[in-house]
Amino acid sequence: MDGRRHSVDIPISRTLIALRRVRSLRDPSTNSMSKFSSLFDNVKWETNSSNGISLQLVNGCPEAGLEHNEIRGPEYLGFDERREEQGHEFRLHSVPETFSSRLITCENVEQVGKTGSPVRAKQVGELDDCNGDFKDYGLHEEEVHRKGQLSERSHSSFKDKGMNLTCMTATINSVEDVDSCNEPIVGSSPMERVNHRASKQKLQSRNQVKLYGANGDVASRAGSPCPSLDVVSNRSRQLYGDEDVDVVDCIHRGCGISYCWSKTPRLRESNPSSDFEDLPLLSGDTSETTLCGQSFWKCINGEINPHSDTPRSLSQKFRPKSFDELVGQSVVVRSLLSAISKGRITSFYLFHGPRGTGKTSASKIFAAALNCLSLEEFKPCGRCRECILFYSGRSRDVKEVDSLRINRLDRLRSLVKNAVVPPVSSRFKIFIIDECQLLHGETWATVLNSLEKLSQHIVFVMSTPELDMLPRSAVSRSQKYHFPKIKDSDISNRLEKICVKEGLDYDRVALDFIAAKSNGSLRDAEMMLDQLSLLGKKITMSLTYELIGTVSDDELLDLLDLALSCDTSNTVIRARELMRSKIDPMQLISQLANLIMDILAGKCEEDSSEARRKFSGNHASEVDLQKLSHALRILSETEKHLRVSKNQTTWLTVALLQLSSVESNLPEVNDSKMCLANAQHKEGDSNSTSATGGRSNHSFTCMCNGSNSSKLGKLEDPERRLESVWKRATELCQSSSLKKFLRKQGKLSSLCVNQGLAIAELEFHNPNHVSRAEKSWKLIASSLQLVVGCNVEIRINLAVTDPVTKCEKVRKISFSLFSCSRRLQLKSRASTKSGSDSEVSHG
Ligand SMILES: Nc1ncnc2c1ncn2[C@@H]1O[C@H](COP(=O)(O)OP(=O)(O)OP(=O)(O)O)[C@@H](O)[C@H]1O
Ligand SMILES: [Zn+2]
Repeated sequence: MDGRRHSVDIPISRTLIALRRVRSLRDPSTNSMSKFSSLFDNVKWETNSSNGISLQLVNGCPEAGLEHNEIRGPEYLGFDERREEQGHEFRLHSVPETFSSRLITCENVEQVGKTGSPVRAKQVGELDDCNGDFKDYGLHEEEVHRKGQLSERSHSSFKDKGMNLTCMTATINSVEDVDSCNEPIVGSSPMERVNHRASKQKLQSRNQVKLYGANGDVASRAGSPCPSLDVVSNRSRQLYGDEDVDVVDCIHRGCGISYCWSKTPRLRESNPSSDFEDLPLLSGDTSETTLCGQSFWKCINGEINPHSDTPRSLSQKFRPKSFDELVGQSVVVRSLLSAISKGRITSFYLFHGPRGTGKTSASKIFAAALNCLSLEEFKPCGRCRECILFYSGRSRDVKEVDSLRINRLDRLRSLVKNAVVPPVSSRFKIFIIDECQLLHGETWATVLNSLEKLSQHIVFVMSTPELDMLPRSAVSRSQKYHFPKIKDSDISNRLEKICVKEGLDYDRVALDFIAAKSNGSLRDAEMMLDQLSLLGKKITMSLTYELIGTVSDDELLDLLDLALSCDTSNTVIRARELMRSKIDPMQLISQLANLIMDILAGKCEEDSSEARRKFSGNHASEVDLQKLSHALRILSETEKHLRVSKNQTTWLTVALLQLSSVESNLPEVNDSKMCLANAQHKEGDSNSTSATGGRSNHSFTCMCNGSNSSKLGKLEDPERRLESVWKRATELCQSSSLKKFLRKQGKLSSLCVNQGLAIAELEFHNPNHVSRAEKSWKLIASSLQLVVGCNVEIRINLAVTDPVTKCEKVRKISFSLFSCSRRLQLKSRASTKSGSDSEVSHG
């Protein structure tokens, strides 16, 4: 070690300033370093002699576990801490005054956090001549950029003296960084790339200051378990063999941060004292978030340098860091925790589900939990050594892999090589691959092949919103965890908590509305809240409507009321007004359609606003419901038209004026009786439903009263009519898989409407399909009733082909349902034998 200690010929005070600057680039959550650097803040310098300095801790430094107040440093610039009974003694060593020397050494700094778990560091900072090029050190671009700024600052501070200052730090962690050893860093955004290049060029031109790694100071490495460069490279050679040396050297040059957990700030110059607090890394409800909060809002208010690394959005800031912060995914959480506690860890986990539901967050939490050293059941603890390493982004055994980059063969090879090597210090080596649907076929093949060969200590945690895009072989080899959409109520509760933490005023209804608009994605909801928080002091409904470009329920109900009540001129005035100032026609039509569907489904009767309940009460009659159902059809047709129209406002207004007419393609239900049946399917089933009346082969029976007989012209081909009804009904199914299934496997074989009740018979050719349809009967029935506009009873039949006659016949199965247009009820019928279901229940 001594061989690498050199002198620094700069005034110590300047060195300290430089150190403090560098220190400020550190993630505050890595308390270890912060505590160490608190020494500098509490130190009083006296430079009595040319080669000796004495230091005093002004108020002691309890955070660093120190009681002893004096630091002496005669020999070289560095720290040597000895724990003694009375306290600690730090020696600050000055160096012989040789200009060429360049070393700041910090060794054996042991810190004891409040938790009592010591974090040991043995670090060597090294000064070196430099060419200002970071690429060899595997820095992430963002870091490089910051280093660029830093080194410029350092450079300007010291250039008059012509000195070289280098602070050695950390390496990189993620697999892609392996590659950055060999080539310039490619940033994710063009802007970052430009910045990177600019800073690189400046550095090259000056050719003066070189920073290794991410954090650039002595103190930054305190707390890191990573050995010094030399030690590591020696070890690397032993570990990996010669052919890997270049790669490994790059990987293990120090212990850098390749990514920062949740992209939360790494520095808080504005609030240095917060660095010294020995807070657990998992925030729970308190500390970290609050601290982050301060700097976040200060940044927004312009109090903080905008270049400082504050969280850039509420969703970054509130990214869950432990399983209990993960909202609405309790099944996943229970299952993962149980796997950990039982030690049943497999090598490939696949998290899938809609966007913004917590897959990436859960991958990280799971990774932390896998390596957490706590003996408690609930992990990660956020306090143990492994957790601290992980949350500060310094774990060398957890690697985030960019799925696009890993498609490149050389990078893929690096990954596989890396995976073969056992974990450095942790129980598991974990590769987190987000958006794994972007992996190419060959990449999958390589990863899956190597999965079998890998040791038990390797875990891949991949996530994707598109499970269908993954190869079957991958899906079937993984443990799959589905992340469902998050419930609106969970979302609005979470938003409420965020508002409270951020000190935002809010109307609960506005939060509910945001939740409803975010389609089960908590991230979407948080983003919306984020934007709203910039608009005004209070999150209100009107602000939300304005931001989202929707109209309020009141306005919507008012417009619908006008349209249904034939108030032509007011309908036109109101519609234009809304479309001019608030909302575009497509959005308006979708809002109206949703509102009508809610009313028809009876949603507006219970848990809804006063206005909705009132409207629903005023439009409860059968005729009103028919009107609404008819209106829905008109809006649906109009929407298709609007998509290709240039004059959307006009066409929507025209459509609104048609809403009051009860004219419908389907027969009126009042006092009318109509039946569409495909008698083909009744063949050989003479006892089948009398309601269809279909008795003769290939004949259709339609029974209608006089007023509707005029429509019979349209019924010339009932099969086509049935198809059309079925098509429209399936279109209304919200679940796309159900829609697909019904279209492909199901058929509407008859439809009979009588006195406000329609009986629809559905037909499937496979018992499994029948049972699937039975499971979704509610959805099918409500879609049908939206199309038909009256109560619907559905019967689900199994069609079988007679082996003798080769004719299809319907075998009735024991399933009959009765559903109302407003309230669906299941009237389960005990095993109805073929033909015994001829009576229609009008319950
Ligand atoms: N279940 C959840 N609990 C708490 N916060 C969540 C949850 N889901 C999403 N969030 C919020 O949304 C942000 C993004 O979440 P995350 O990246 O984990 O979602 P994702 O499902 O991986 O999304 P994508 O599929 O787009 O990658 C988080 O930072 C967090 O603020
Ligand atoms: Zn832990």
